[in-house]
Order: sequence, then structure tokens, then C-alpha cells
Amino acid sequence: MSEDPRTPGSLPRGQNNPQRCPYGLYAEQLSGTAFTAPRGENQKSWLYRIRPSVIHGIFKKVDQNRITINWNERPPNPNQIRWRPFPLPSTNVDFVEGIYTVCGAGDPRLRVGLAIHIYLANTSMKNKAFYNSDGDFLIVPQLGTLDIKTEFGRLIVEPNEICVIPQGIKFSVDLNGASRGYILEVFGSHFSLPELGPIGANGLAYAKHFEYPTARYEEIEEKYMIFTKYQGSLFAALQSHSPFDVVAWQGNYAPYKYNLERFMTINTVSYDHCDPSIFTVLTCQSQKPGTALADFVIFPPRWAVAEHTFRPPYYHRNCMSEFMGLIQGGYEAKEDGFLPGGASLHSIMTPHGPDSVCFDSASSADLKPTKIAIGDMAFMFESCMGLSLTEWGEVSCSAIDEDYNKCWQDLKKNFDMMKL
Ligand SMILES: O=C(O)Cc1cc(O)ccc1O
Ligand SMILES: [Fe+2]
Repeated sequence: MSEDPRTPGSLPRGQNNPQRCPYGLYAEQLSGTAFTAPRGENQKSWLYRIRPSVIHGIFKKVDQNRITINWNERPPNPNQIRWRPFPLPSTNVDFVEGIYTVCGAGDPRLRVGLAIHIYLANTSMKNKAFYNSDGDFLIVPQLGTLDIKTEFGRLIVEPNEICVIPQGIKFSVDLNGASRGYILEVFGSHFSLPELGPIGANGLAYAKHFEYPTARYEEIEEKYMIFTKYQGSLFAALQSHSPFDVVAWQGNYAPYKYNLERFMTINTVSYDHCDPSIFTVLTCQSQKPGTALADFVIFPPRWAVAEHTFRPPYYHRNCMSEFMGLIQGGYEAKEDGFLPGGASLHSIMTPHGPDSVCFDSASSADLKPTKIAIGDMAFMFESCMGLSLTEWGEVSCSAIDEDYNKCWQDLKKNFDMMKL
């Protein structure tokens, strides 16, 4: 619930849809779930705005090949994939012009699936707004601050913070220089906090630490270009006023941000390695109980105290897809090659795990309590879907590390049947 402080009393009292709204505003509902979704999942907001959203010109398709849902651009590739830091643009590029789809699966028309994008930009969006008709964006900035104007108010999101802009909500991004980051897009359902089970009522990400914007309208009678991603293609329509004209809003469907440093990390205090689901910040559930269409998981700074344990991530084959990125610092399973602004993809059943340097050092490390470096922040998008790489992701991004697979090849045979 939020009112622009310049217009007190702008939220109607006692009802959503008065015959005449305060200050001559228009009432508009934004539905984020079906009208009839169960109460616990139902999401909607009421916006009180200077003009209703419907006053816009005709949408025309934008000619571009960066954003896609064509998962057949490349043949399937079961190899381990690693990207060096994605190169920043050398010309002026704004946030929407700088989004490139790397991989994904499913179809926004069926409301099932996801896409992973990288943004590489350096210029503010001028009289432009974007909304995603296909699903929610979870944005992970790695370089540069995102100053995001949304219909619901302003969100300033820095590296080590994330934000979620749900389906349909218009936003515009101002940048203060070179900017790079990751976007997890989910089609068809929304992000929620994971269940805590035996952890109890406290732990992981606290609901109270999610920050929502305050209504802030602008009254600008100038040409605005409204972009939307609709069924995987980009469209643009012109209108003669700012879409950021919401004076007040109420409801539970709104953008938000979260500072990853607030995460209350839980892990072993005895022995062995917890599965990385213990670090889930947000989850977007599939239809299958307990199985995520996409989890957003972080690897935050923490104490490692496990006794008689190989502490780094175990060697692994997974029925899920694992896409990883690095915001800053390093990652415990890879001594080098996995760099801030880069990424890796370990697809369904593709073996992965610590590189040989990491294996050797962790197998003989002195197991005193150690702090996994302050400032490290790796993350994972984990999905039950098999992901297809795009042409950009596999070829034209020019960031593929062709030597990635070599990092495991000199893992030695240590087996000795005489030595227990
Ligand atoms: O590095 C990875 O692949 C992610 C990962 C981390 C971990 O601690 C355990 C399993 C796992 O897949
Ligand atoms: Fe894994």
C-alpha cells in the first residue's frame, strides 16, 4: 500500500473502484495470477494513475535477434560450458537494447518454462519503458547500479542486491556507466520464499528484508516508447505521456529488491556437505511438488567448519540444469577460470565438480574453521528443465572458454587397493 507523499489521500478508502477516484485518477487492476487462484497464491494490485495504460499506439515488431525463445537455433550440447566475463559494449547501449538470451526452455504461450539472459549496457533509457508480457524477471546486477523507475516507484539495485520485476510491470533503467548482469525469466508462475521445513520459522531470506518501492508519479507530456517482450519477440508502441504516472497503489503484486548480504546462511556444523538448496533465496515452483522450475541459490560468505569432510562441492551429476554466475570474488570449486561477470552451465546429467587444483588442496587442507572469503558471491539458477543454448550463448557472445573441460583432465587416479 503506497501513496505519493505529494498527494495525500490518493488511495480510495474502503473500496477499490469508487465512482470517481481522489484527484481525478483512473483506477486500474493489474492481475498477477488468475482471478480464481487460491488465496495463498493470489496476486493483484490496484493502481491509481493519471491515465489508464490503454492509451498507447499500435505495437510494431522490433527487428532484433538478441532476445529469443527459439530453442532450436543450435543442436543439443551436453558438454560442460563456461563463459569468460561477457564483453561490455563499446557503443551506446541501453538496458533493453543490451539483453541477450543465453539459454532456456519452454514456451511463454503455454506458461511453462524459463529463459536466462545477460544484459550488457552503458546508457540510460531515455523516454523508454519496458514490460515483459511473458513472465517475471529476476535481475542480478554484477557491474553497475541499476536505477530502476517502475510504475510502482523507484528501486536502486546494486551488485550484491537483486530485484524481481513481475510480469507486466513497466520499468525504465538509468545506468551510471558500464553495466553487466544476469536475468532469470520464468514463464507462468511467480517467485516465492522456499519452505523452511525442519529449519523452523527463521532462517534463509526473511520476508521483512524484501524492499518495495513507494509510489512516485511523474507528469510528463512527451513521447514515450513502450517496449514489450511478447511471445519471445520484442515490440514497440509510441504514446504521448509518461507511463510512470501512478499516484498510489495497493496490493501484493509489485516489484521488489533484496540485499543478498542479509541472507541468514544455514549449513553443516558437524560433517559432510549440505546440498546447495540450503542456500535458496527464492524459488519458482513447477507443477511437481518440491521441484523447482527455477531456484535462485547463492553461495555467500560463511564459516566452513565441517570435520573429516571434503568441504568444497562434491562431484555431481544432476537431473536438474545448473547455470552459475559470479557477482564478485571467487567460487570454492574453481580456483581459476570462473570469473566475476562470467558463467557456467552444467546441463542435465552433465558431470561437474571441483577442478583438480581444488581437489588436491581440499583433500589435504587443515580442517580448522575457515571463513569462505568475505565478498565472495556466486549464485546458481537451478531448473528442472533441460536448457537449450542460443546462437548468441554458444557462439556470437565471443566468451566461451574452449578449455573449460581441461580443468578436470589431470585429476589423478589415487586408488590403491593396499591402502585403506
Ligand atoms: O558447483 C556447483 O555445481 C553447484 C553445487 C554446489 C554445491 O555445494 C553442491 C552441489 C552443487 O551442484
Ligand atoms: Fe552441481
